[in-house]
Amino acid sequence: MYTILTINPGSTSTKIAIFKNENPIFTETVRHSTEEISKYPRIIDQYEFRRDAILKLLEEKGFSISDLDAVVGRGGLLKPIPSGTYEVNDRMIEDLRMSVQGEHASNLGGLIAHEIARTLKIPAYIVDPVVVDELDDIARISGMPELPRVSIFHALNQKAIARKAAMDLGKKYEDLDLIIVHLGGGISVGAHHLGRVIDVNNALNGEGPFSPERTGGLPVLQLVELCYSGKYTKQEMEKKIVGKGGLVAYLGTNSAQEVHDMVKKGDKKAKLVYEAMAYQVAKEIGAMAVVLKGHVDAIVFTGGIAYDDMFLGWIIDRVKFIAPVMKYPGEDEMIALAQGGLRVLKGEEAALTYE
Ligand SMILES: Nc1ncnc2c1ncn2[C@@H]1O[C@H](COP(=O)(O)OP(=O)(O)OP(=O)(O)O)[C@@H](O)[C@H]1O
Ligand SMILES: CCCC(=O)O
Repeated sequence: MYTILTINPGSTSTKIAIFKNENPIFTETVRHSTEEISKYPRIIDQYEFRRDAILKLLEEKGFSISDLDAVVGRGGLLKPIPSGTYEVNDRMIEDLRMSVQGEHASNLGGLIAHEIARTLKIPAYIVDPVVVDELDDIARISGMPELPRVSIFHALNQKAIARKAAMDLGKKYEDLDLIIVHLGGGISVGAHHLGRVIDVNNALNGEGPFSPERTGGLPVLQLVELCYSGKYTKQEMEKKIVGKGGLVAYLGTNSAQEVHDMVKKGDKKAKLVYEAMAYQVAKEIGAMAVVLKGHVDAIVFTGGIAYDDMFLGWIIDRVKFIAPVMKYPGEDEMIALAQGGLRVLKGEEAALTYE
């Protein structure tokens, strides 16, 4: 029996869980408000704050970390790599610290896992980081050769939910064409063709729908004008696109739940903006249906906002002609992390090496 600590830093929360093999014996989500997070200029600056929150919580709940056999973190913005479980190594630590592909909360997953594991002399792993890259070559062409499209999305949850949906459909993931829609602090819409994510909006760098904290795609020349207007520094512009974009920019909160309540209380602006987010998600689903040449076995919704039936209703109204809809609100990332670590601990799979 293996005891595994899983750590999943998201843009608006840190989720942790302890598993005995595949059985969760403790799970908790620490939510981070916009005010709390915006104190830190860079995500790497949240390292101590999130690590201490995890250790404090485990102590409060009476868990002794000395019982652990491994720590598994959600992987971050590394170089593009194939799907799988990776042992955290020095090269990875360096790339995570240097934000080699940019800033993302999950950069902290590998770093915090490594630190806790190091003190206990046990292994630290990451599984299916956000840079899992299975794009078809045609999807990499952006229109500007210097700026190829890059695969950055909720790979861990999209893969886990796709497999779950396949099981519920009584088929193998590798035999299906699915559109997986992750609705979290960031939003990604992936075209899964026979087990590979052949196209997906880059959910971090300003592609696809806007989300609670991100702008998604923007009018490009207007953006260039704003960058050169002298009003903002580079760092401020980056923050306006990732962190302070989307619902935060229009409505001052990263909580779709709060926005839902504003709409229910009759706030017209909140309704227009929230419905526009659903409209943009629906457009992205349409685009991925075209990627799959109209052959779509199911459209599958997941992530925190998938709990909101009003929001899903707006999307489904526009996309129900494409394929049947399945809903898996929340995420399966914690069990996916534990299973990834467990496969290696049990010797069913060798840990991959990050180079
Ligand atoms: N019942 C609900 N109704 C509406 N929105 C909800 C509900 N429950 C959670 N949410 C929203 O889901 C969003 C967070 O989703 P999630 O927890 O999947 O994101 P995250 O893990 O922080 O970030 P990411 O998924 O991008 O890594 C928040 O905006 C939150 O308000
Ligand atoms: C970009 C992948 C993960 C996220 O949006 O938080």
